[in-house]
Amino acid sequence: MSTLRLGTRRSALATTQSSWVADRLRALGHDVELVEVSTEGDRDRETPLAQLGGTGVFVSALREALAEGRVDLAVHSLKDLPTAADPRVVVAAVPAREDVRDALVARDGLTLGELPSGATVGTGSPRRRAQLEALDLGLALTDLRGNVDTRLAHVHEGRLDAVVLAAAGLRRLGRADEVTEYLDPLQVLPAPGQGALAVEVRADDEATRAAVAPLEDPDARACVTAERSLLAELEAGCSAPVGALAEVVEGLDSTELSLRAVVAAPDGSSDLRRSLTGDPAEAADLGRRLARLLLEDGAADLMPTSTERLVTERAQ
Ligand SMILES: NCc1[nH]cc(CCC(=O)O)c1CC(=O)O
Repeated sequence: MSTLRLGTRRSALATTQSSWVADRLRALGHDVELVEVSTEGDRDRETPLAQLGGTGVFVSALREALAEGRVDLAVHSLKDLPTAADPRVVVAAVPAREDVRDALVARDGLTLGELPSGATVGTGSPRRRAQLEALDLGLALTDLRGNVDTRLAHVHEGRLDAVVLAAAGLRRLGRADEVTEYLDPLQVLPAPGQGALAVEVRADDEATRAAVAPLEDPDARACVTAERSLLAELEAGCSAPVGALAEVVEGLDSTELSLRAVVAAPDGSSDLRRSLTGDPAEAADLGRRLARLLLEDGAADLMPTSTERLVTERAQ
């Protein structure tokens, strides 16, 4: 059997995720070789991610390597995949999902509620920032970029009181023991796709597609399909931060897909939360319906207009 070349970024999280997929493929009898692919987001650690084109910068270099035939498969954090489809590749498997929640790592074992007013909390994510602001705890949120290790060091070296990260990344890196509070999705909804992986292959590569198919987890696929179709539909009509979480639940006489979402004003001054339940087989439709409900209820108005922004900027 030919060797499967798995393209991976160099970061600790990317290599851990790629090795996990490689090990599962090896257990199925395949030969797998990891091939390092460097991305602009890895080379440039200073420029704010939004300016580099968002988390999509991590994805495009891997997709290029796939499309050009330098690698046969790539493992992405599903939440970093842009919602726009790339016709050259397909997500051939969504494996079982890790912990979906955001996690707080604070000094002295503190929880969110125990942090004093004015405590400095680092996060680079507008979604986390907006939802944390909405809790009205008087926290001083500061922008933060960099890999998981760098972000945790800000707390351990005393530069920040706390940071908020994805629990999944911490667990995969074996650093879950540093979490001081798992944030309840009732307070902070995760990013669409958080905690899930996407295994991508070339659209015309039937052999690799068949090789990775056993890694598929149908429940995880249904959940992320609903969350991402919600995000895609919202992106068309509104640019405010979005959190979303789908769960497969046992209904009275059938299995149901329960989806909840939040659209928040970036400064946390207001937010809109809605939920819907549907058929897991119609996950994409459920996501679109919930997005339309949010838009009908004013999701687009949560983004300040450019004039309002100007006024606030001048006032500062
Ligand atoms: N945006 C970066 C990113 N992409 C995936 C993860 C963690 C793993 C995951 O969410 O699946 C992280 C770090 C973080 O958000 O703390």
